[in-house]
Amino acid sequence: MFEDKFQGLTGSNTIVTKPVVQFKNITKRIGDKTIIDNITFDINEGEVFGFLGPNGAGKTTTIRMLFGLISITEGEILINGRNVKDDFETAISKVGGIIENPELYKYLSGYENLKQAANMYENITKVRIDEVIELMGLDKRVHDKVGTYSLGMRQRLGLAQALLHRPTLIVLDEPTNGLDPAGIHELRGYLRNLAEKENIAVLISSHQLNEMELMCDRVGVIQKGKLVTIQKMSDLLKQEKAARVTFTVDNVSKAKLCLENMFRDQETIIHENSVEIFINSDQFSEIINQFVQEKIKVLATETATKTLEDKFLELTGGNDIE
Ligand SMILES: Nc1ncnc2c1ncn2[C@@H]1O[C@H](COP(=O)(O)OP(=O)(O)OP(=O)(O)O)[C@@H](O)[C@H]1O
Repeated sequence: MFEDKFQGLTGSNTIVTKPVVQFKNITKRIGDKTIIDNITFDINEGEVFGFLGPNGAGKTTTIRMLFGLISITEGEILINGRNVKDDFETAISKVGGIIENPELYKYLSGYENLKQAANMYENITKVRIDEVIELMGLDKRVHDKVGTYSLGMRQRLGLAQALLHRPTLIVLDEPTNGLDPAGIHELRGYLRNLAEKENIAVLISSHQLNEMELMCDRVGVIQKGKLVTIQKMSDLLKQEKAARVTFTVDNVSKAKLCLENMFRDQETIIHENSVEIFINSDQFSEIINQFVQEKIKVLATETATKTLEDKFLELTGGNDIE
């Protein structure tokens, strides 16, 4: 694992990330309807990637193509460099996933469920079973019947099953459905742990941006079958600090000039007694200082912060399905 992680180190000390799954110009048409329209993105090892979009955007369809459950109309999906279309068995052999609810036998214990699942593969040792139990924090209740488990525990048992054969990619479709905030928080911890300890790539689909915020390194936003944007979660959160600020001042034209000199790419809007600009909230004091230096009197300020939810609605053009 260690060697793998660093095999991408180049002479110039830059770590080259290794893609585990590559979606290359994927299109899906059913009849004359284009459901997925030319989407391209990679997910790297050790990364939790969020596939985010409103209901009907095309998340499940994309995942179903990845699992070979439906055909790909155009483009290709590579898993560890193997093409899902013509090398399916090898490509899929290193993928674990939960598409709907995990399949579990309620009247058996967690451990017995894991043993059943292990029988579907060759060479899964008791040591590996114990490892996945520990990874998913199931030690204390693993010998209790699954019927007595909370939804969060059932999710974790499902994940433990999916991990038995040491996949390099784990795919979870709407894993937080029905979980309470504490359950989501817990799941997040386990997924992060997985990405970091086992260097696994994790693909999570969701229509809940706030849940993605807690779990993902990057998000790809899909809307009506098109990939609208891919962003690092940290960048998206930075933008959350962006705010539209209105300064009521004694000299509007001087204030406008001052703002235009400070932020050349940013449009300044003038009102009768005020100027308005879109900035990062941490630039606020910089502006006040500049106004003071230029002897512009600030009589009042008003800030409208953009929330992450606003950002999502802006990216997807609202939650409407066609
Ligand atoms: N077999 C099919 N025939 C026709 N249209 C389909 C078919 N399967 C899916 N669609 C349409 O494709 C679009 C994408 O559906 P998909 O289930 O992939 O969306 P989703 O993002 O997973 O949404 P949700 O969050 O509701 O599961 C929807 O408009 C859906 O009606």
